[in-house]
Amino acid sequence: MGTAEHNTQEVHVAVGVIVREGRVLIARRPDHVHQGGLLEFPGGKVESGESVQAALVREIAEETGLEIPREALRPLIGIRHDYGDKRVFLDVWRTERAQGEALGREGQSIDWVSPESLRDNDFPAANRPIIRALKLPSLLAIMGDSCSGDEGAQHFQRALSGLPKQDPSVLVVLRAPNMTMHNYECLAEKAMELCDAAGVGLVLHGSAEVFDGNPDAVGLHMPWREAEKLKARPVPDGVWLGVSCHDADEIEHAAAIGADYVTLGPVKPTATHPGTPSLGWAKFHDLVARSTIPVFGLGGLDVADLDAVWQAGGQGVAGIRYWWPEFAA
Ligand SMILES: Nc1nc2c([nH]c(=O)n2[C@@H]2O[C@H](COP(=O)(O)OP(=O)(O)OP(=O)(O)O)[C@@H](O)[C@H]2O)c(=O)[nH]1
Repeated sequence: MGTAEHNTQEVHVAVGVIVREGRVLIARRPDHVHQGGLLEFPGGKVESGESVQAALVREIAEETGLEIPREALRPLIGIRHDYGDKRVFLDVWRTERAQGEALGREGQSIDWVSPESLRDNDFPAANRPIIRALKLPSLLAIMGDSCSGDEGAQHFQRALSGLPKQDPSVLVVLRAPNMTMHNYECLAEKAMELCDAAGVGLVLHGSAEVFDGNPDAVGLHMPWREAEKLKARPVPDGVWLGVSCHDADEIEHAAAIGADYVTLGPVKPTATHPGTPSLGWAKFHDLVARSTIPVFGLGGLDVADLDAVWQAGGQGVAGIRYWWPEFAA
Protein backbone atom coordinates (compact mmCIF):
# COMPACT_ATOMS: atom_id res chain seq x y z
CA MET A 1 0.00 0.00 0.00
CA GLY A 2 1.44 3.44 -0.98
CA THR A 3 1.80 6.23 1.55
CA ALA A 4 -0.94 8.40 -0.04
CA GLU A 5 -3.46 5.56 0.15
CA HIS A 6 -2.36 4.78 3.70
CA ASN A 7 -3.11 8.33 4.70
CA THR A 8 -6.66 8.44 3.34
CA GLN A 9 -7.85 5.28 5.12
CA GLU A 10 -8.91 5.93 8.71
CA VAL A 11 -8.00 3.06 11.04
CA HIS A 12 -10.67 2.26 13.65
CA VAL A 13 -8.85 1.42 16.88
CA ALA A 14 -10.54 0.00 19.98
CA VAL A 15 -8.78 1.31 23.10
CA GLY A 16 -9.44 0.01 26.62
CA VAL A 17 -9.04 2.08 29.77
CA ILE A 18 -8.99 -0.59 32.46
CA VAL A 19 -9.30 0.78 35.98
CA ARG A 20 -8.71 -1.25 39.13
CA GLU A 21 -8.65 0.22 42.64
CA GLY A 22 -8.21 3.71 41.21
CA ARG A 23 -5.26 2.76 39.00
CA VAL A 24 -5.19 2.34 35.24
CA LEU A 25 -3.43 -0.28 33.11
CA ILE A 26 -0.80 0.99 30.67
CA ALA A 27 1.65 -0.79 28.38
CA ARG A 28 4.75 0.23 26.42
CA ARG A 29 4.48 -0.05 22.63
CA PRO A 30 7.32 -2.08 21.09
CA ASP A 31 10.05 0.09 19.49
CA HIS A 32 9.49 -1.12 15.93
CA VAL A 33 5.74 -0.36 15.59
CA HIS A 34 3.82 2.87 14.83
CA GLN A 35 4.41 5.36 17.70
CA GLY A 36 6.86 2.76 19.07
CA GLY A 37 8.48 3.18 22.49
CA LEU A 38 5.60 5.32 23.81
CA LEU A 39 3.09 4.25 26.45
CA GLU A 40 -0.44 3.21 25.42
CA PHE A 41 -3.68 1.83 26.69
CA PRO A 42 -4.26 -1.76 25.54
CA GLY A 43 -6.22 -2.20 22.32
CA GLY A 44 -5.91 -2.62 18.59
CA LYS A 45 -7.65 -2.44 15.25
CA VAL A 46 -11.31 -3.31 14.93
CA GLU A 47 -11.55 -6.05 12.28
CA SER A 48 -14.09 -5.77 9.48
CA GLY A 49 -17.52 -6.97 10.59
CA GLU A 50 -16.48 -6.85 14.26
CA SER A 51 -18.12 -4.59 16.87
CA VAL A 52 -15.86 -2.28 18.85
CA GLN A 53 -16.81 -4.06 22.08
CA ALA A 54 -15.93 -7.46 20.59
CA ALA A 55 -12.60 -6.04 19.36
CA LEU A 56 -11.82 -4.74 22.85
CA VAL A 57 -12.66 -8.01 24.56
CA ARG A 58 -10.46 -9.86 22.01
CA GLU A 59 -7.50 -7.43 22.01
CA ILE A 60 -7.40 -7.11 25.78
CA ALA A 61 -7.49 -10.88 26.23
CA GLU A 62 -4.73 -11.33 23.61
CA GLU A 63 -2.50 -8.59 25.01
CA THR A 64 -3.07 -8.87 28.76
CA GLY A 65 -4.96 -12.09 29.52
CA LEU A 66 -7.68 -10.06 31.26
CA GLU A 67 -11.30 -10.97 30.64
CA ILE A 68 -13.79 -8.18 30.19
CA PRO A 69 -17.54 -8.82 30.42
CA ARG A 70 -18.88 -6.95 27.39
CA GLU A 71 -21.66 -5.28 29.40
CA ALA A 72 -19.03 -3.83 31.74
CA LEU A 73 -17.66 -1.50 29.04
CA ARG A 74 -18.80 2.09 28.77
CA PRO A 75 -17.79 4.65 26.12
CA LEU A 76 -15.17 7.11 27.40
CA ILE A 77 -14.25 9.25 24.38
CA GLY A 78 -13.75 9.09 20.60
CA ILE A 79 -10.72 10.81 19.07
CA ARG A 80 -9.91 11.40 15.39
CA HIS A 81 -6.22 12.10 14.81
CA ASP A 82 -3.98 12.42 11.77
CA TYR A 83 -0.36 11.36 12.44
CA GLY A 84 0.64 12.28 8.86
CA ASP A 85 1.62 8.69 8.10
CA LYS A 86 -1.65 7.28 9.53
CA ARG A 87 -5.14 8.51 10.40
CA VAL A 88 -6.77 6.89 13.41
CA PHE A 89 -10.14 6.92 15.13
CA LEU A 90 -9.47 5.93 18.74
CA ASP A 91 -12.74 4.50 20.08
CA VAL A 92 -12.00 4.54 23.81
CA TRP A 93 -14.02 2.50 26.34
CA ARG A 94 -13.62 2.17 30.06
CA THR A 95 -14.21 -0.68 32.49
CA GLU A 96 -13.66 -1.24 36.17
CA ARG A 97 -14.66 -4.92 35.97
CA ALA A 98 -11.78 -6.66 34.19
CA GLN A 99 -11.22 -10.16 35.58
CA GLY A 100 -7.94 -11.99 36.12
CA GLU A 101 -4.31 -11.02 36.52
CA ALA A 102 -2.81 -8.67 33.92
CA LEU A 103 0.25 -9.98 32.03
CA GLY A 104 2.26 -8.56 29.12
CA ARG A 105 1.34 -11.49 26.86
CA GLU A 106 3.06 -10.02 23.80
CA GLY A 107 6.31 -9.34 25.65
CA GLN A 108 5.36 -5.69 26.36
CA SER A 109 5.92 -4.22 29.81
CA ILE A 110 2.72 -3.28 31.61
CA ASP A 111 1.93 -1.32 34.76
CA TRP A 112 -0.97 -0.11 36.92
CA VAL A 113 -0.54 3.63 37.54
CA SER A 114 -2.54 6.44 39.09
CA PRO A 115 -4.30 8.72 36.55
CA GLU A 116 -2.60 11.77 38.16
CA SER A 117 0.83 10.40 37.19
CA LEU A 118 0.02 10.20 33.44
CA ARG A 119 1.97 12.70 31.32
CA ASP A 120 0.96 13.75 27.80
CA ASN A 121 4.45 13.37 26.32
CA ASP A 122 4.81 9.72 27.33
CA PHE A 123 1.84 8.78 25.07
CA PRO A 124 1.05 9.17 21.36
CA ALA A 125 -0.27 12.69 20.61
CA ALA A 126 -3.83 11.42 20.01
CA ASN A 127 -4.04 10.27 23.64
CA ARG A 128 -4.13 13.74 25.19
CA PRO A 129 -7.96 13.84 25.59
CA ILE A 130 -7.94 10.33 27.11
CA ILE A 131 -5.57 11.56 29.79
CA ARG A 132 -7.80 14.62 30.33
CA ALA A 133 -10.86 12.36 30.68
CA LEU A 134 -9.05 10.23 33.27
CA LYS A 135 -7.89 13.19 35.36
CA LEU A 136 -11.16 15.15 35.21
CA PRO A 137 -13.83 14.46 37.84
CA SER A 138 -17.36 13.17 37.19
CA LEU A 139 -19.08 16.22 38.66
CA LEU A 140 -18.73 19.92 37.95
CA ALA A 141 -20.51 21.78 40.73
CA ILE A 142 -21.41 25.21 39.37
CA MET A 143 -22.21 27.98 41.85
CA GLY A 144 -25.76 29.33 41.77
CA ASP A 145 -27.05 32.76 42.86
CA SER A 146 -24.93 34.22 45.60
CA CYS A 147 -23.88 37.49 47.14
CA SER A 148 -20.49 38.95 47.92
CA GLY A 149 -18.71 39.42 51.24
CA ASP A 150 -18.95 37.26 54.34
CA GLU A 151 -22.52 36.20 53.62
CA GLY A 152 -21.51 34.86 50.20
CA ALA A 153 -18.54 33.01 51.71
CA GLN A 154 -20.76 31.41 54.38
CA HIS A 155 -23.25 30.33 51.77
CA PHE A 156 -20.43 28.83 49.71
CA GLN A 157 -19.09 26.99 52.75
CA ARG A 158 -22.53 25.48 53.46
CA ALA A 159 -22.87 24.22 49.90
CA LEU A 160 -19.32 22.86 49.87
CA SER A 161 -19.88 20.82 53.01
CA GLY A 162 -22.72 18.94 51.27
CA LEU A 163 -20.61 17.85 48.29
CA PRO A 164 -19.22 14.35 47.78
CA LYS A 165 -15.42 14.48 48.19
CA GLN A 166 -14.27 11.34 46.46
CA ASP A 167 -16.83 9.30 44.66
CA PRO A 168 -17.98 10.73 42.38
CA SER A 169 -15.06 13.17 42.26
CA VAL A 170 -15.82 16.87 41.90
CA LEU A 171 -14.56 20.31 40.80
CA VAL A 172 -16.31 23.53 41.86
CA VAL A 173 -16.88 26.34 39.33
CA LEU A 174 -17.18 29.79 40.94
CA ARG A 175 -19.72 31.33 38.58
CA ALA A 176 -21.05 34.78 39.45
CA PRO A 177 -21.65 36.71 36.22
CA ASN A 178 -23.48 39.58 37.94
CA MET A 179 -20.82 40.34 40.55
CA THR A 180 -18.35 43.21 40.14
CA MET A 181 -14.78 42.12 39.46
CA HIS A 182 -13.68 43.39 42.89
CA ASN A 183 -16.39 41.46 44.75
CA TYR A 184 -15.72 38.35 42.65
CA GLU A 185 -12.02 38.44 43.47
CA CYS A 186 -12.72 38.80 47.20
CA LEU A 187 -15.13 35.86 47.10
CA ALA A 188 -12.66 33.84 45.00
CA GLU A 189 -9.96 34.34 47.62
CA LYS A 190 -12.22 33.02 50.41
CA ALA A 191 -13.62 30.22 48.24
CA MET A 192 -10.09 29.11 47.41
CA GLU A 193 -9.20 28.78 51.11
CA LEU A 194 -12.39 26.81 51.78
CA CYS A 195 -11.82 24.51 48.79
CA ASP A 196 -8.18 23.92 49.80
CA ALA A 197 -9.29 22.93 53.29
CA ALA A 198 -11.96 20.60 51.83
CA GLY A 199 -9.56 19.08 49.28
CA VAL A 200 -11.71 20.19 46.33
CA GLY A 201 -10.37 22.02 43.24
CA LEU A 202 -11.72 25.51 42.47
CA VAL A 203 -12.24 26.61 38.86
CA LEU A 204 -12.80 30.31 38.16
CA HIS A 205 -15.44 31.53 35.72
CA GLY A 206 -15.11 34.33 33.18
CA SER A 207 -12.43 35.84 30.96
CA ALA A 208 -8.69 35.21 30.93
CA GLU A 209 -8.26 38.34 33.11
CA VAL A 210 -10.22 36.65 35.89
CA PHE A 211 -7.65 33.87 35.97
CA ASP A 212 -4.72 36.35 35.83
CA GLY A 213 -6.11 37.90 39.02
CA ASN A 214 -6.19 34.51 40.85
CA PRO A 215 -3.56 32.29 39.19
CA ASP A 216 -3.63 29.72 42.02
CA ALA A 217 -7.01 28.35 40.92
CA VAL A 218 -6.93 24.89 39.30
CA GLY A 219 -8.80 26.10 36.23
CA LEU A 220 -10.76 28.63 34.22
CA HIS A 221 -14.23 27.98 32.83
CA MET A 222 -15.19 30.39 30.04
CA PRO A 223 -18.68 31.28 28.93
CA TRP A 224 -19.07 30.94 25.15
CA ARG A 225 -19.10 34.74 24.67
CA GLU A 226 -15.52 34.89 26.06
CA ALA A 227 -14.20 31.74 24.39
CA GLU A 228 -15.43 32.75 20.93
CA LYS A 229 -13.06 35.77 20.94
CA LEU A 230 -9.97 33.57 21.36
CA LYS A 231 -7.66 31.91 18.88
CA ALA A 232 -5.39 30.19 21.41
CA ARG A 233 -5.38 28.77 24.91
CA PRO A 234 -5.38 31.65 27.46
CA VAL A 235 -4.03 29.64 30.44
CA PRO A 236 -0.96 27.41 30.86
CA ASP A 237 -1.05 23.64 30.35
CA GLY A 238 -1.87 21.88 33.59
CA VAL A 239 -4.62 24.42 34.43
CA TRP A 240 -8.10 23.18 33.46
CA LEU A 241 -9.67 25.13 30.62
CA GLY A 242 -13.40 24.57 30.12
CA VAL A 243 -15.89 26.22 27.76
CA SER A 244 -19.70 26.36 27.88
CA CYS A 245 -20.97 25.12 24.52
CA HIS A 246 -24.37 24.57 22.95
CA ASP A 247 -23.70 23.00 19.52
CA ALA A 248 -21.11 21.19 17.39
CA ASP A 249 -19.45 24.37 16.02
CA GLU A 250 -18.87 25.73 19.50
CA ILE A 251 -17.37 22.43 20.66
CA GLU A 252 -15.05 22.42 17.65
CA HIS A 253 -13.87 25.96 18.44
CA ALA A 254 -13.31 25.04 22.10
CA ALA A 255 -11.15 22.07 21.05
CA ALA A 256 -9.25 24.28 18.56
CA ILE A 257 -8.26 26.78 21.28
CA GLY A 258 -6.99 23.92 23.46
CA ALA A 259 -9.86 23.51 25.92
CA ASP A 260 -9.58 20.44 28.15
CA TYR A 261 -13.35 19.94 28.40
CA VAL A 262 -16.67 21.52 27.49
CA THR A 263 -20.09 21.63 29.07
CA LEU A 264 -22.99 21.00 26.69
CA GLY A 265 -26.64 21.70 27.27
CA PRO A 266 -29.32 22.14 28.24
CA VAL A 267 -29.81 18.38 28.06
CA LYS A 268 -33.20 18.61 29.82
CA PRO A 269 -35.53 21.60 30.30
CA THR A 270 -34.36 23.82 33.19
CA ALA A 271 -36.08 26.25 35.52
CA THR A 272 -33.21 28.75 35.16
CA HIS A 273 -33.51 28.96 31.32
CA PRO A 274 -37.24 28.35 30.69
CA GLY A 275 -37.41 29.45 27.02
CA THR A 276 -34.27 27.60 25.85
CA PRO A 277 -35.02 24.41 23.87
CA SER A 278 -33.34 21.36 25.40
CA LEU A 279 -31.14 18.95 23.44
CA GLY A 280 -32.56 15.66 24.73
CA TRP A 281 -30.44 12.52 25.16
CA ALA A 282 -30.28 11.53 21.47
CA LYS A 283 -28.84 14.89 20.35
CA PHE A 284 -26.54 14.99 23.37
CA HIS A 285 -25.24 11.54 22.44
CA ASP A 286 -24.72 12.63 18.83
CA LEU A 287 -22.79 15.80 19.78
CA VAL A 288 -20.66 13.91 22.32
CA ALA A 289 -19.76 11.35 19.65
CA ARG A 290 -18.49 14.17 17.43
CA SER A 291 -16.45 15.87 20.17
CA THR A 292 -12.76 15.07 20.52
CA ILE A 293 -12.58 16.44 24.08
CA PRO A 294 -14.51 15.41 27.22
CA VAL A 295 -18.11 16.70 27.45
CA PHE A 296 -20.07 17.32 30.65
CA GLY A 297 -23.87 17.22 30.35
CA LEU A 298 -25.53 20.35 31.74
CA GLY A 299 -29.09 21.52 32.28
CA GLY A 300 -31.78 19.88 34.40
CA LEU A 301 -29.43 17.03 35.41
CA ASP A 302 -28.82 15.49 38.79
CA VAL A 303 -26.17 13.11 40.19
CA ALA A 304 -28.70 10.35 39.44
CA ASP A 305 -28.24 11.16 35.71
CA LEU A 306 -24.52 10.28 35.83
CA ASP A 307 -25.06 6.82 34.43
CA ALA A 308 -27.15 8.13 31.51
CA VAL A 309 -24.41 10.69 30.73
CA TRP A 310 -21.74 7.96 30.80
CA GLN A 311 -23.80 5.70 28.55
CA ALA A 312 -23.97 8.61 26.09
CA GLY A 313 -20.16 8.85 26.19
CA GLY A 314 -20.11 11.98 28.36
CA GLN A 315 -17.59 12.81 31.09
CA GLY A 316 -20.06 13.62 33.83
CA VAL A 317 -22.75 15.95 35.15
CA ALA A 318 -22.39 19.71 35.47
CA GLY A 319 -24.99 21.64 37.39
CA ILE A 320 -26.16 24.02 40.07
CA ARG A 321 -29.33 22.54 41.55
CA TYR A 322 -27.85 19.34 42.94
CA TRP A 323 -25.47 21.05 45.35
CA TRP A 324 -26.36 24.73 45.65
CA PRO A 325 -28.97 25.51 48.33
CA GLU A 326 -31.71 27.96 47.41
CA PHE A 327 -30.30 31.45 47.98
CA ALA A 328 -31.98 33.24 50.86
CA ALA A 329 -31.30 36.97 50.28
N1 LIG B 1 -3.63 0.35 21.28
C1 LIG B 1 -3.46 1.65 21.24
N2 LIG B 1 -3.22 2.26 20.05
C2 LIG B 1 -3.05 3.59 20.04
C3 LIG B 1 -3.12 4.36 21.25
N3 LIG B 1 -2.92 5.68 20.93
C4 LIG B 1 -2.72 5.75 19.58
O1 LIG B 1 -2.53 6.77 18.94
N4 LIG B 1 -2.78 4.49 19.03
C5 LIG B 1 -2.61 4.21 17.60
O2 LIG B 1 -3.64 3.36 17.12
C6 LIG B 1 -3.11 2.39 16.23
C7 LIG B 1 -3.37 1.03 16.86
O3 LIG B 1 -2.62 0.12 16.32
P1 LIG B 1 -2.07 -1.21 17.02
O4 LIG B 1 -0.74 -1.39 16.46
O5 LIG B 1 -2.15 -1.17 18.50
O6 LIG B 1 -3.15 -2.21 16.53
P2 LIG B 1 -2.99 -3.68 16.04
O7 LIG B 1 -2.17 -4.40 17.07
O8 LIG B 1 -4.35 -4.18 15.74
O9 LIG B 1 -2.19 -3.44 14.68
P3 LIG B 1 -0.88 -4.08 14.05
O10 LIG B 1 -1.05 -5.53 14.14
O11 LIG B 1 -0.90 -3.52 12.64
O12 LIG B 1 0.25 -3.51 14.86
C8 LIG B 1 -1.63 2.71 16.07
O13 LIG B 1 -1.44 3.54 14.95
C9 LIG B 1 -1.31 3.49 17.34
O14 LIG B 1 -0.23 4.38 17.15
C10 LIG B 1 -3.37 3.71 22.49
O15 LIG B 1 -3.44 4.29 23.57
N5 LIG B 1 -3.52 2.36 22.43
